[in-house]
Amino acid sequence: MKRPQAQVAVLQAADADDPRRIDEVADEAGLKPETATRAAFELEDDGLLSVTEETVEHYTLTDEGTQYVFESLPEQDLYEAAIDAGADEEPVQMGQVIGASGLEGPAVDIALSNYARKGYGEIDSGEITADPDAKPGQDAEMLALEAVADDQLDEADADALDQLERRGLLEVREETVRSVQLTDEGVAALEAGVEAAETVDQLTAELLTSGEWADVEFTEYNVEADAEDVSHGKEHILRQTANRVKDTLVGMGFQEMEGPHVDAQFWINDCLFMPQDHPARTHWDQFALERPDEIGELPADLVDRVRSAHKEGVGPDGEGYHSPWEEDVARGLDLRGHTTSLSMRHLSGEEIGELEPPKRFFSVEKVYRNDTLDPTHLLEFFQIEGWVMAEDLSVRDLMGTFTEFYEQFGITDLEFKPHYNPYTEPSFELFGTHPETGEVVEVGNSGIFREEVLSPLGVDCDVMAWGLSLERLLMLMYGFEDIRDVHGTLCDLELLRTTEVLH
Ligand SMILES: N[C@@H](Cc1ccccc1)C(=O)O
Repeated sequence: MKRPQAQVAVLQAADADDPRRIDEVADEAGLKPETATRAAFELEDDGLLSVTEETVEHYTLTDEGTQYVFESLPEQDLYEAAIDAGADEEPVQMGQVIGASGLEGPAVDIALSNYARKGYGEIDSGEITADPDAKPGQDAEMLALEAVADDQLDEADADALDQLERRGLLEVREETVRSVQLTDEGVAALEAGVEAAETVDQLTAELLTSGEWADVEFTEYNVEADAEDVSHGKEHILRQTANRVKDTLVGMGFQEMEGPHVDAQFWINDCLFMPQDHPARTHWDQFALERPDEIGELPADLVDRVRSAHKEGVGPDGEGYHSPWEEDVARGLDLRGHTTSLSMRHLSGEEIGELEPPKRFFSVEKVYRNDTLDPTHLLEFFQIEGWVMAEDLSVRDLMGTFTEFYEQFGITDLEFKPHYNPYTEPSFELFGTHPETGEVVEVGNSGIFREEVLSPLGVDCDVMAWGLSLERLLMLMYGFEDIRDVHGTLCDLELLRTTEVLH
């Protein structure tokens, strides 16, 4: 019988009595592991070979785990100090024992939580006792750590290994190991004699130019064969979602706005009827530019109208803020803290000329805020800005637009909460439910621009507007719990490589 060469080599290397690991067989047959695996599956299909799979776990110690193997577990140190202090006879002040143990920083908490869990003693109202019968010298987790370090896995206790993984002292990697064994049919085939057929598994330039490709026999594809993982470059999931958001909004009839990342406070704050002494305008919240420190041009008429809105208010019953308004402050340059600056530029006619209702505009652009970093905050994020200009708009229009927009991303449980913005009335915050934690997460802010904003801009119909967070949308879509895993310097490359992208 004639068979492709790789199959013949695998058949000859395989054994009838015992399973052999495919990587050994490949080695002996002089084949790449993936070629041998492919050949093995083909032989299995033809009944000549059986392929079995098992999952093998590989354990490696983390840096912290390695440190404990050389030293000791923090709870062992604590126990030793507790015994030295006489805590096996009567409760001792915890501070005293911790001081004597030499434990510092996070090791203290680690020691305390494991101490109690392992029954080394009790910790109560600042006092510690030690159980004289505890045997920290035979700590199952320490023994398991040592077993892993010495590569003596069969001596390690399974529960202790689990616990070490949970404590972050150990990492477990699973590998699928395949083994092959000749079937009776395989043995018979070998006895009857198998010869290597000249099959070709790669179409080369030579085959094509010589015309030989027409005569050779090609190896069949096996799409189930193992192949090496290749992590190739691809579009970042946040960028992919940003593009999807843009497509969705264009599909809903919106046009895209563009504009500067660094802008005058005038466009970022003053046009929005944010008083110059508003707390959000301080350096605690936004980043200011030192050089250059002010914008070259501002439209003089608009500056006058905005000043007047701030000082005297708008309309016969209007009330301004009665607080100082300085053009110098308005000229100051900041990294925009929201893209509502783009909405102001567009609505004023400054960016693309006067607009007639109805109009819909959006942007999906970066904004910058001096926030404290945490799982839901970065110093910069993408805002999905948008507004609709029309004769008569109501809160229903606003809610309807959000419902329609978020539905396209599978989010159907939006909640609205009344809110306050200096520039919109009424205003609403939007919330969604995190699919993993069940927590209610704020996803955006919105409202209907008030007269004090629209009148200076020269807009005399209604405008409803919003700023939504692209990152929060992503968290709800994918269940990400920490935005720092997704972008920024701490991002989790493995997560980004393996997340299945939604379309
Ligand atoms: N600028 C607001 C969002 C918003 C835009 C327009 C109107 C209302 C709210 C924010 O960043 O939170």
